[in-house]
This record gives sequence, C-alpha cells and structure tokens, in this order.
Amino acid sequence: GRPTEPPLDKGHIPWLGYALDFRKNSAEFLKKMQRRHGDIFTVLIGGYYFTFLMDPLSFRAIVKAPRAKLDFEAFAVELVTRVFGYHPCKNNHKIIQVSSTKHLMGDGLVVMTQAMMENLQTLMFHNRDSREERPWQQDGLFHYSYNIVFRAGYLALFGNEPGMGTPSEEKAKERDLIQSEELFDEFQKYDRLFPRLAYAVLPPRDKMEAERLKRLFWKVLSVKNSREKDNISGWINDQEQFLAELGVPEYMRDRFMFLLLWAAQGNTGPSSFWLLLYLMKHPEAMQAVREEVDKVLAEAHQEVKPGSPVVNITRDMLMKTPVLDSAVEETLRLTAAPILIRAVVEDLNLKMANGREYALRKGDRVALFPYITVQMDPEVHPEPHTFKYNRFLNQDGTKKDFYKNGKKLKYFNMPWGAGTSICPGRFFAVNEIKLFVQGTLPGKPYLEQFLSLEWTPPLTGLAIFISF
Ligand code: HEM
Repeated sequence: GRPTEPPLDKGHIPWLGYALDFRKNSAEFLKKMQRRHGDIFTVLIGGYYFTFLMDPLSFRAIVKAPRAKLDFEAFAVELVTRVFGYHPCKNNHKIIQVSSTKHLMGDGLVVMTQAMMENLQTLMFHNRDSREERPWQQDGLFHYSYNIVFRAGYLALFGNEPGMGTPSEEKAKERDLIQSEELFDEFQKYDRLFPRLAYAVLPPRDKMEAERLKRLFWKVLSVKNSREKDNISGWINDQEQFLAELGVPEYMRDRFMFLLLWAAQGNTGPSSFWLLLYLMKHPEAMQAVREEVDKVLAEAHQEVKPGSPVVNITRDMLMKTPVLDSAVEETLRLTAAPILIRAVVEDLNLKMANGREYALRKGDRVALFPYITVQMDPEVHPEPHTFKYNRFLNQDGTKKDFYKNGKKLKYFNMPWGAGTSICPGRFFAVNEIKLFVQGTLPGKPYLEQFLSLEWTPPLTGLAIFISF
C-alpha cells in the first residue's frame, strides 16, 4: 500500500509536547513509547517533531541516506552555537574529516599514540607518591581516571609548554602539570553544566558561570596562546590553518578550539574509568587482559616491571590486543548512549526491514537511540547488564557476528554514532583508554578499595550527546 506517516503522539502540553519526559529519562520515555506505538513513531519535543526508529535492522536506511535528504549538520548548528559560541562555516565537517583521517587514524595514529603515552607517563609518574597518600573520596576512582586521561589527552593534542630537551625541561613539565590540572578543574565545572546548557534550561546564575567558563576556554585555548606551545598536534594545527585559509576570523577559531577540546575529552576519561572498574570487578577479565598485554610486551622485548607504569607501548602493539579491544567495546556498550539525530531535508519514504514504508516529512527530525534498541537488547546481547569482556570475540579470537530475528546485524554496538557523523576520533580514543588502563594495572593495590563501592552507570550513558 501507500506509505503512511508514522504514528504521531504530541503529548498534552502545547509546543513542549514530551520535552519534560524526554529530558527526565530518555531511555524510559522511549521504551514506553515503543510499547505504545511500535518500532517507529513521531513525538513532539520542544517544538520539533522527532521520528524515532527503534528497529536496528532498519537503521541502514537512516545511516546511509544521502545528505541531500537527511542532514545532520542542519540540526547541529543551533546546538553548537548555544553550547560553544561557535558558528560553523560551510566546510567545517569536511575539515574535521580530512584532519582526522590524516592524524587520528592509520599512520597518523603512530605519532598521536606516542604523544599520549609520553604525557601519560609524565602524569602517572609524577602523581604517584602524592596520590597514594591522599585520602580517597567516594568519587576517587572516577576522578583519578578522568583527571589523568583528560590531562594527558589535552597535552597530546594541544601541545606542551616550551622547554623540552633543554636544561629547563623539568620546569616546563611542572608548568604542564599545573596548567592541565587547572584546566581540568574548569572543564569539570563545564561538564556538569553541559546537559542543562544543551537543553537551554540553565537558571540565570549558572548561565553566567557557563559564560565565564566559555570565555576562559576560548582564551586558554586561543590561537595566540597555542603559538607559544611545543608539540602541538597536527590535528589541531591543520584544522586551525584550514579555517584561517577560509577566512574564519581568529576569535572564531579560538572558539572552535574549545569545541574540539570538548569533543575529544568529554567521553574518553569517563570511559577509561568504567573499563578500569569493570576489570577490577571481574578478575577473570583482568587476568585475560593482563596476559595479553604481557604477551605483546614480551614480543616487543619489553619487561613489565612491577609497580612501574613505564613501558613503551606503540600503535602497532595496540593493534594486537583483540581481548582488550573487546573489553573496551563491552565497556562502551554498557555506558555510552549517543542519540543520533538527522534533519529531514526533503520528504522521503523510509523502508523498514519488514517491508513497510513510512513517509517522513520535510522539516521533521529522525533519531536513533542505539543504547536501548541494540546495546541493551537481550536478543542481540544476552544478559545485557552483565559485563562480559570477551563478548565480541569468538573462541578463536576472531570477531563475533550478532543477530536479531535471525538476521545478521550490521549495527550491533554504536557508541561512536554511525554514517557521515561517526566519531572521527574513535581509534585514538580507544588507544588512549588502552594506554591508560595498561599503565594503571600493574602494582596499584590501593585501587582495590573501590571494589566494595557500588557503582551504577548513568542510564543515559556518559555525557555523550554531541551530535553536531
Ligand atoms: C570514548 C570516547 C569517545 C566517544 C564515546 C565518542 C563519541 C562520539 C559521538 C557519539 C559523536 C557524534 C556522532 C554522531 O552525531 O553521529 C562524536 C563526534 C565527534 N568526536 Fe568523538 N567520541 C570519543 C572520543 C573522541 C576523541 C578522543 C576525539 C578526538 C581526538 C573525538 C572527536 C570527535 C569529533 C571532532 C566529533 C564531531 C564530528 C563531526 O562533526 O564530524 N571524539 N564522538
């Protein structure tokens, strides 16, 4: 028959529709709607009609749709302007893609992984003595992981204080440590305001604080300041130059740097924490991961010294750790919950896997929420709430396939999004997490006190809601 429009549910409040329910608990709200309407439905949220597609076998139609029909940037501009004060230019997405392909994947990743490792070593070594004596608070492990990974990642991307390789090298390192610690403090404040900022529901006082923080980051990360740094990454450098060549004014490029910092650092630290915690809670996983890392080190003729994080792990070594890869993927399955949103640019028909066709209307939005539709689906991932470090591997170490309704799934775990907007930093992110965890595993008995604490991953995952 002719395509019909998906069932429409406007809620009871004019214009707002279901905005409040959605904000309060997106996962619960969407599950309820799925029970009520089925695998596709349209809901009103804050003046926009969102069509949610809940059947992962039909995701392809959205993910692969040409940009002339479904555009992810159109939606993003408003958000990025509000949250980062940045006005994207026409070729922005292209610039991110080109620079990321060059510096965050393939051979470019060799350099970035090396930079990350060196900065991690500075941070972990330097902090060791003072940290171990410090009383841990409830959020100690989370803070420890986020702090170290944020600062090492920041230094690897945005560069070091000048002076490396000179007599004042120690002083330069000291300044790196102090400055990155200060930046992390401010970043956390912004991180906490972020969800309400994104939804534009900050009360006036917090709004002023967000404004202050934004300005601080623009300044600290400014093009002018970064000219003073050593080892600034090609990823940052190239993007800044591309924008300059396009005539984007310097103050706007400063703002873009803040956006990049946030995209790069908002999720990696928390993910590192979750992986570390899951490994500590699952001794069999910890052992498997350790054995694999030891084997890779032995093959590279490096000894693991108990209690010392200083081993030299390279990109090439990190390509030989399928068990650790699976553990990272499993961690993200359990904790990462991006919502993928596209604007409908022109009327179009969406064909579902069951053959039914639905008409999507120009001006509406389409959204996927893989956390509940795939990552937590017991049919796709049995015992979805359990951490199984080798879930993504077959017995022989090859990658496993996943099925729904007897059909093989292409999209069975989507912490990075998918299609044109898929996270361009994902390979670097995984390497950062792996480096951090392997550096933390040997000889850190004090971590074990955290095993007695109860942790629950936030329902909507981490602050993963970038989608620009
Ligand atoms: C565990 C860590 C990370 C997770 C879970 C993550 C996840 C995501 C997701 C879900 C998106 C949006 C995708 C979409 O809308 O379809 C995204 C975008 C992005 N991510 Fe990541 N990311 C992580 C780490 C990183 C790192 C380390 C970098 C860079 C060094 C990075 C750079 C970016 C950029 C630049 C974008 C915007 C892409 C664009 O507009 O084209 N991310 N990320």
